[in-house]
Amino acid sequence: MQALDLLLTRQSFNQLTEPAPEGDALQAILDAGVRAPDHGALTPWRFIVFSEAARNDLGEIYAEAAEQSGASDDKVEKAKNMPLRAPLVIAIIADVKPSDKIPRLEQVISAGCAVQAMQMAAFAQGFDGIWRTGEFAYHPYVKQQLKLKDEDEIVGYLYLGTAKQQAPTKQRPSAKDFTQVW
Ligand SMILES: Cc1cc2nc3c(=O)[nH]c(=O)nc-3n(C[C@H](O)[C@H](O)[C@H](O)COP(=O)(O)O)c2cc1C
Repeated sequence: MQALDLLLTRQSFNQLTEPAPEGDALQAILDAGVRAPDHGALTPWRFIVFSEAARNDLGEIYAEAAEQSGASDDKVEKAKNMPLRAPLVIAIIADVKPSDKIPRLEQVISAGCAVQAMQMAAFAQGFDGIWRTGEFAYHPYVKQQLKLKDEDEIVGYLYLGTAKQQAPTKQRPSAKDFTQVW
């Protein structure tokens, strides 16, 4: 796929099944993540790969977090199953580094760019996926279990796999509507 075609056709899809990227394909996705723009070369990111049974561990963490928040049994069960919505989930963490020069915001943006790059790398290799956050990206118990420092953020959970059916092509707004030529 040509680079510009990738940029102009990338879209998310949430109906995902096997196969997930693995081996070299997964490595290329992770390598694309660490090519994100990075002011000061701080590498302000950390990736946790949850595939196959490991997704259940993430589901347990979500369920425990939901319980701590006083969620109903139904919601706890739903939380437990969330990571099973794709065969592969990658948590992308902004691993914020101490710096006098590079603000925390820029480091979180870099980690966000890593998510985008990883989704692009998956899409370029014929996989589909969706960047999700939701309450379990912000829940203190989840952050503790994934060993975040106080200043870190879970910027996303990238759900990856193969589209269950052909994803419909989305209509996009015109860039003209958002652009002013000064
Ligand atoms: C930071 C961030 C968090 C998101 N969280 C969710 C989410 O929790 N659930 C969801 O369905 N979409 C979420 N989205 C949106 C999807 O990733 C996706 O961008 C959206 O469905 C539009 O599809 P598109 O990427 O094809 O434009 C999030 C996007 C971003 C950038």
